[in-house]
Amino acid sequence: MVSAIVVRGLEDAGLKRFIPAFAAISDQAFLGLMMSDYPSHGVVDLEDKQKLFRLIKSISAASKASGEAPSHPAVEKPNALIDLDENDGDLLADAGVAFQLSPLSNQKGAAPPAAPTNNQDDPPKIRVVVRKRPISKKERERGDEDVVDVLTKSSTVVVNEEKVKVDLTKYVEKHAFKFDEALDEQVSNEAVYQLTVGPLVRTLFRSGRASCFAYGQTGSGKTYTMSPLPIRASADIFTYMAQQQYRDISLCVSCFEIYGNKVFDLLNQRKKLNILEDGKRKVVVVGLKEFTVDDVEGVKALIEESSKQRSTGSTAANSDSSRSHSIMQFALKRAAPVAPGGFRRGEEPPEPKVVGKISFIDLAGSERGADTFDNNRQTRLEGAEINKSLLALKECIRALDSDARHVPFRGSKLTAVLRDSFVGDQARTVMIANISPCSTSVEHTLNTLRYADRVKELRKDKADRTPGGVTPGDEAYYAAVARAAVPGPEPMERDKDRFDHRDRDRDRERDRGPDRFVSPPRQQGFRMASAAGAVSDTDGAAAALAERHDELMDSILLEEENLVAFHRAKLEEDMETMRQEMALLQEVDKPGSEIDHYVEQMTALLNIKRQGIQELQAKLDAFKAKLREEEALSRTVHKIRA
Ligand SMILES: Nc1ncnc2c1ncn2[C@@H]1O[C@H](COP(=O)(O)OP(=O)(O)OP(=O)(O)O)[C@@H](O)[C@H]1O
Repeated sequence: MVSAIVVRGLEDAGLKRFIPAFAAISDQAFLGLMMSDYPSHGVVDLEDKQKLFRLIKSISAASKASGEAPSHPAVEKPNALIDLDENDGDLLADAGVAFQLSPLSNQKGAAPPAAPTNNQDDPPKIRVVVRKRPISKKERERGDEDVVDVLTKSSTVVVNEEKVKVDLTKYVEKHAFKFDEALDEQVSNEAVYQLTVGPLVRTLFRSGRASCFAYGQTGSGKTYTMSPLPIRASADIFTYMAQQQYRDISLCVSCFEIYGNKVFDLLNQRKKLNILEDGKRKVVVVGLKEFTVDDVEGVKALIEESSKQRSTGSTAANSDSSRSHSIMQFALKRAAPVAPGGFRRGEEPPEPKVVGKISFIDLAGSERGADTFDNNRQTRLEGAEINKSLLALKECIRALDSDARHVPFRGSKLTAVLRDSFVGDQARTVMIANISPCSTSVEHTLNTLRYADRVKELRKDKADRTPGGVTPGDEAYYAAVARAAVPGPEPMERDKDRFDHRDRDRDRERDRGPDRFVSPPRQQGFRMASAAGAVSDTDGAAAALAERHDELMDSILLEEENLVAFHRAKLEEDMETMRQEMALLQEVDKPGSEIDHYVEQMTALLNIKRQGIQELQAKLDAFKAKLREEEALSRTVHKIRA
């Protein structure tokens, strides 16, 4: 029979009604229960399962800490905030033992290394991997050709772009790029895992933060690549967690989507979430729902649920999953051990500590960032936000790689919520750039490769960038072509510690050039201009207007948020004014009330209301003027470029 401590724990966790169901089992059996066992004890509701899971973990932690029989457990706190900054344990250091990962099949043949006991075997801070998807039957049938060669041995991707000379003869221009890994269409998802997220799982157990991004145009294979990764990672995580010393660790899963500049919970009916920064400049996602899981099936179920909720959103007007970033987060939490003797009834249980965190990010289609001129306003605004977030993301990763003191995570909502993935010595990032093989997608493929190349440009280890014996056709040649294809200052010349605004501005300038997420006509315009060695008046005017348009979009996105926040605050003020009016009415109805007082008070309240309306109207008018200006600018740029 379970002990009195367990019974009290069940009571405090709001699970009193299940006490009879556990009466017949021992404490040991109770602590060994898996989530799949819960239904046989009558615990079927998801919330109850979560409570029971937390309770078992807490009792295990408490008894482990005291080395005795179970002491009083901690209970779940409803609506807890995600603490994006808390991360101060070191699980492997605590354990002092090396762990074997689960046996894995690896297409490249390399066995997964055992978990390290010191920091020397840590994966690099940034890894950039390119994956080419196969050409489909449909694409072949409509005349598309595979124009991308992947040289896996030298991790080089070569894009064969067909071009036409002035005399109308055709020729092929080769663009080559070298990355940490270049994966062709034969590479399995398991191999992708081993080369990307697998090593990050160990980082996670070293109280690290990690993130894995899938970048690329719509249809390039981002979701195909990204969706198996959390499932596969969870299998390794549970292998670690099965170790005795990790019995007090639990895996918490959350999933949300950033659409435009709004954040939605993908595990809670797409509820809109607010992002707040507290007094200590910590970013918190308020009200994000988290689920504790204890097996791979649980993770799969949550992934299914989140993709269902994501696609439900896609059927709404103007909504499209390729225009949103979806983020799945795994947080490893250690239940806070309770002092022997437990804590008093009614006392706040200590919060579990976040000791490791990994984010899986399926980014919006990169070409969506170019939806800025020839679409309706909503699409233009969404495009501008995507553009802004992808640029900000690149800046953050580059800052991380160069050990910069300033990481510009405030540049967008995406980077703001991922802030904790970018800071600290233990932060590790993998970017998987997905590309299509098709001739019709060459522009987008080149944009993706240029973006990925910029991400790793500041890498300290520049060995792979040294020109070797360059002969056309060999791999060093391709690497040299790749370098030549990327204009700009030599990476080594940059001062690594000074990623300041000048750096960012210079990057922005370059991003306005051919590598920006531009639609083909616009890019062509730039190309022709630079090939001629000078920018024509028309191109110059279009570029100046496009710049003004960018600024305007930035300020519209910011002001939209401010306007809505102001409106909300005014509404609360109105409600307070209404309460005072009601009180006044009650007062004036009483026998012997002073009408002068009523008149005076009502005049003051009406003034407050009038002032509020005027302020809101002024803000609305200013916002409307910006929208009108943006509309006109966007039409003008579109016409000039057409
Ligand atoms: N490596 C691959 N092997 C086989 N099929 C693939 C591979 N990558 C992608 N595909 C297939 O290509 C199609 C497009 O892939 P996917 O939906 O993952 O693209 P996406 O970039 O996520 O697009 P979206 O932005 O619209 O979500 C899918 O049918 C997918 O099954």
